[in-house]
Amino acid sequence: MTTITKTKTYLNYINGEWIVSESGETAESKNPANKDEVVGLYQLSSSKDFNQAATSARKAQKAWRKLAGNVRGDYLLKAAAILEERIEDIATAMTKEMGKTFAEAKGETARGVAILRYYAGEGMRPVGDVIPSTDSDALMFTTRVPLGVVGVITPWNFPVAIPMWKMAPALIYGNAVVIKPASETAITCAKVIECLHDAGIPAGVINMVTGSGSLIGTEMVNHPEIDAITFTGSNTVGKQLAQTAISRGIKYQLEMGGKNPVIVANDADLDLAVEATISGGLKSSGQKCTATSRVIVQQEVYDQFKEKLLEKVAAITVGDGMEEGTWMGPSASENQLNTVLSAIAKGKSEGANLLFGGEKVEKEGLNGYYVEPTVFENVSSTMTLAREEIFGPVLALMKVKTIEEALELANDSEYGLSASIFTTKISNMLSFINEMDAGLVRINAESAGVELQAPFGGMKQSSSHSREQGQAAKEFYTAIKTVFVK
Ligand SMILES: NC(=O)C1=CN([C@@H]2O[C@H](COP(=O)(O)OP(=O)(O)OC[C@H]3O[C@@H](n4cnc5c(N)ncnc54)[C@H](O)[C@@H]3O)[C@@H](O)[C@H]2O)C=CC1
Ligand SMILES: O=C(O)CCC(=O)C(=O)O
Repeated sequence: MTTITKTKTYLNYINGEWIVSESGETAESKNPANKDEVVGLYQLSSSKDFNQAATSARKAQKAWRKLAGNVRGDYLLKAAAILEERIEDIATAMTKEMGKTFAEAKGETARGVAILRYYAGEGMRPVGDVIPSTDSDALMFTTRVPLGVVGVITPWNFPVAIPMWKMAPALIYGNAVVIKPASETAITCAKVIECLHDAGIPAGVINMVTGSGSLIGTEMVNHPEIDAITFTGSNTVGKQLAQTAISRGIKYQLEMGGKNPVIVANDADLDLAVEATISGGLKSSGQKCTATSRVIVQQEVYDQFKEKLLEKVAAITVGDGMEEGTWMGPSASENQLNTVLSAIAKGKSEGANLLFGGEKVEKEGLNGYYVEPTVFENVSSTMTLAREEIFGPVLALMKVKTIEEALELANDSEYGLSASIFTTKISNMLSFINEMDAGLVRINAESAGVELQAPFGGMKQSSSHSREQGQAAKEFYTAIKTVFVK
């Protein structure tokens, strides 16, 4: 018997309704673990679709901002409960669209639930201060007001957590949202939006328009109904968006690349350092902006560390993230695979020494964009391997004599997102905390792994110097108003 399965078509979400794009065009979201599998179809939207979404958001925001914070919070709590019920389904969509393992996808979806709950509580927390006035008959205080309509542009590498850590604070502080998710994970995003819809959030408060980044993203940042833009993705696109946002005088926030170092000091617990380097560098196939990519090791422990690292890397199982026993899935797309392979080729041609991996994984039964976990040594700070974000499972080992040298090398990057050190010496820890130019510094812990209740963002070229998540989100999604009453 032949089974015919119809590919599901996912729609835009505008003004509380699921609607087809007026372009009449769709595109396929494909499984990077299996090139022949179409996960679903999403809308290739037009400017008209976007305009409809932005206009609906503007209208809906007027009533949404007037609701008491706890009422907005109740909607987020309902959405959290629904998302929690659907963890398996949403995590399956995530793994199938971008390749991370099912366990990681479930963990990320659970993080989405926690983010919604955290920001639901924000609806009842203080937003301002009373400031003594020089006029003894007056009362002076600050309050906060929403920005209006926030445009949200998200990448494919955290298709639940990133949309959630942008949308949940936007919503709780009284903004309406139009989101344009990455095309690679448009279906996962549609499933997340379904949870918000089923929680009864009023029509128009959230809108989702899928399609080309250059078309919809450009439309978004230029649209008069968009009051602020929050973006996570590549530096090139982030900086383009920022220029338009500045010229329009709207608020913007960018989270971009990283070239994150781990320093392994000669007094480190080497087993712990190896575990964390592998987890931080290779989980999700290295496709995290917080992924460890430069491994800076003191010479006394270099050989021992290298031996332990290579032994563990050799044991990594690469395969379909839906299969039990897979530790590392494919790259998210053919483009991403090619970027990784070209970085590896550059590494070889620039004279780095390939210790492990470096090739596509061609195994019977695998039909996706798989690349081996890869380790280089003799990487100098001028090589591309040490300078450019690869977004792949590639580690570059660098040997140093002293901690001072390690810190200098760690800081020799245009990026400054996250960094970690493995050491048992307090003086090393303190030097690292004080001197490392990164927004997130982690001691005896991997470079990746962001906690939703703490500020997250980078220094240098890694961000627009703003912070997301935790209480920091309030700074972006609201404007302060100083009130003087007499
Ligand atoms: N910081 C991070 O977490 C991320 C970093 N990246 C970096 O970027 C590289 C390329 O990945 P891509 O997916 O191509 O990133 P990208 O920056 O092109 O895509 C991110 C988002 O921006 C949208 N976009 C694309 N062009 C746009 C434009 N002209 N105007 C407005 N929005 C636009 C995309 O549709 C997507 O929603 C990766 O290899 C990695 O190095 C990518 C994704 C996430
Ligand atoms: O490390 C994490 O948990 C978050 C990483 C992240 O924000 C990103 O890759 O875009």
